[in-house]
Amino acid sequence: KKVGVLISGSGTNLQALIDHSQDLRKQSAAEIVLVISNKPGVQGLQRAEKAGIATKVINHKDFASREDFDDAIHTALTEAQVELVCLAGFMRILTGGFVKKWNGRMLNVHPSLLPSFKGANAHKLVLEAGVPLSGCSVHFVAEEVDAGAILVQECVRVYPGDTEDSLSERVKAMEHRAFPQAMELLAAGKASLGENGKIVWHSNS
Ligand SMILES: Nc1nc2ccc(CNc3ccc(C(=O)NCCCC(=O)O)cc3)cc2c(=O)[nH]1
Ligand SMILES: N[C@@H]1O[C@H](COP(=O)(O)O)[C@@H](O)[C@H]1O
Repeated sequence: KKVGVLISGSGTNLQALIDHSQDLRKQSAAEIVLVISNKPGVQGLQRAEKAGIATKVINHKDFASREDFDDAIHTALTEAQVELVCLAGFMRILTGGFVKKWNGRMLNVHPSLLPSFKGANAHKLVLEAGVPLSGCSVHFVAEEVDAGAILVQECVRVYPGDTEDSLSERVKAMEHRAFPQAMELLAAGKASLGENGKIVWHSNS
């Protein structure tokens, strides 16, 4: 399956997806064919170029509306014959129209154990809540932010004295395991999004 990855920054999750898909021993069903960033000059673009993957910068500031921006992304993905989309640190909210077009074919990694701690500052909320466990969640993207069906989760301990930096570093190590696993499940047809919005597991694949 041809995969498109949307990024906004450092791209360590993108790197994990690239390493997985290009590891010949893994015989991955996923082939990353395009990386799109909404921000120019980010490290994720260099990671893609180094891996020989096509890149595009589609800057949301160049568009009059969210819909126009999302349409430009949809066009680029379609032209590259992308079949699955991974949001890897992509920090723009996508419109309902775009999400509908990619329903069941778009994954995001969120740095908490959803449904707890949704939103853009998950680690801060985790530390404020004083919970002993956190982790990451790879979920299908639904119109409601961070609310789609969860495909893979990995957990980590939260330690006294943890900061957002120390926690995010520990969680990211798990993201780099969980996201490639989820992408493979979807690309290989082992799991899919059911009509009722729940995960369907396919035994014969
Ligand atoms: N419709 C839909 N789209 C998404 C876009 C990105 C992400 C990644 N996680 C994200 C979760 C939250 C944010 C956020 O609140 N950013 C500040 C506002 C930025 C802006 O104005 O756009 C961004 C990405 C998830 C979703 C999702 O679950 N559903
Ligand atoms: N969505 C969140 O944004 C961060 C992206 O990091 P990177 O993949 O760009 O290094 C990750 O922590 C991910 O959970």
